[in-house]
Amino acid sequence: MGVPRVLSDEEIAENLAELPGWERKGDEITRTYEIRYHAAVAAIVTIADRSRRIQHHADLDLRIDHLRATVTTHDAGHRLTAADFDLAHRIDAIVAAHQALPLD
Ligand SMILES: C[C@H](O)[C@H](O)[C@H]1CNC2=NC(N)=NC(=O)C2=N1
Repeated sequence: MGVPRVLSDEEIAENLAELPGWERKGDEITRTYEIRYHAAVAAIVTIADRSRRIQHHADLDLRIDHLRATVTTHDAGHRLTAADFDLAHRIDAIVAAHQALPLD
């Protein structure tokens, strides 16, 4: 498969412009979502399932009322690639769906 192409600073900025809430921190992108703990656990299961299928995984940090997702490409030497932005969009959609779920 080869090493994925590392994005330039300009490409990273362009991609980030399509991802409100995400920010660049060095060679990672990260977003913190406000989401209740139980809903976040469900979101994490869905994110894990999707990650397995696309073979791209985020670091996920769950706290009491928020979830932080951090993404970089290990196979590119911990640099940012198109796969990171694809995953970020997927995580946004999954978290939004779980934030919208009514509480029991
Ligand atoms: C073999 C497997 O496809 C690789 O190890 C995948 C798995 N998930 C991954 N996730 C992330 N974030 N970066 C990678 O380079 C990566 N590589």
